[in-house]
Amino acid sequence: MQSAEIIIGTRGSPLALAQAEETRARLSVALRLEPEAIAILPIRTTGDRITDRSLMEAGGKGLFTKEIDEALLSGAIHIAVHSAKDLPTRLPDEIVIAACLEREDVRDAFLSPVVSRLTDLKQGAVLGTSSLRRRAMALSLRPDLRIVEMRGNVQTRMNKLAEGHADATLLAMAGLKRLGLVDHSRGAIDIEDWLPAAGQGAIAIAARVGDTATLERLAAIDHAATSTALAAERAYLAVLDGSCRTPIGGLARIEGDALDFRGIIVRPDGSEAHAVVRRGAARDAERIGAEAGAELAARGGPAFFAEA
Ligand SMILES: NCc1[nH]cc(CCC(=O)O)c1CC(=O)O
Repeated sequence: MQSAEIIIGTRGSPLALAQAEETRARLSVALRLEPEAIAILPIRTTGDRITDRSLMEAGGKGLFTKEIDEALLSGAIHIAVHSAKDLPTRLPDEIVIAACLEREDVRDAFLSPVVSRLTDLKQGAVLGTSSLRRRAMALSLRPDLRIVEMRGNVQTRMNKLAEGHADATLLAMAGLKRLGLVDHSRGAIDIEDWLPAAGQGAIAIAARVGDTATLERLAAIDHAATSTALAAERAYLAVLDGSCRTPIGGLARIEGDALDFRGIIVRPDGSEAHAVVRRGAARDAERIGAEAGAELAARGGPAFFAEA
């Protein structure tokens, strides 16, 4: 570790480590460094320790980044690698997303030992998920489903499904692909029917604002279209997310100079949803995302968010 030129901090889950390895491989090619010159330091976060739901909700997504942020700020690591969708809407002032790797499949995957599609589940079947968004979107399609909590990392949730805790679950295709587990899924759910979480499938790489040497190195591996899409999605989330725990889906897609944004907010019980579609120039990514968020906030009205 002492001899490493660059130290990457990450959570310790198999998916997090796979993402850190991908980042290391990209950096070593772009900077012509031996892979050994780049170390990976797994960091246990408060969120990894807390399994109690209420505590998790009290601290929100920040619990999964707190210790990693501290390591960045203290200089113990140079780079932090995150699943973009797990990043809180606001980062500490001294920390920036400096680069993204090319986005993986953005869609959610359907997993079930009994049927091949969500809509084929039998009346009253049990869907395991702890995601507010997946729960609400599933209930909007199938109000009869029974939802049970399904926590833990990707492998843990797949084990729980195999053990019969639920008839089906939903996971990000991106995680399954990065872990080589895509064969365990029944396939991806179409974007037209089902939006992912903001940031899903993207790996966000953070660094300290003042660490110009690291920022320059990270610029060398940035996938511009992914960073642009993420900027739109995070601007959208920032408008919607501050005050509420509403199930939110959002996806920006870049085609050349154009950006196509889709967003949805859903009541937790699936009984009501508002969707938005916007197109514009990719250079206006943040404005388009923020305007889509503002449109949904206005359409939902205060009552929509208060109940969530
Ligand atoms: N909240 C856990 C989490 N964070 C990122 C991913 C998947 C990988 C990604 O979206 O990039 C997952 C697991 C899942 O939702 O199935």
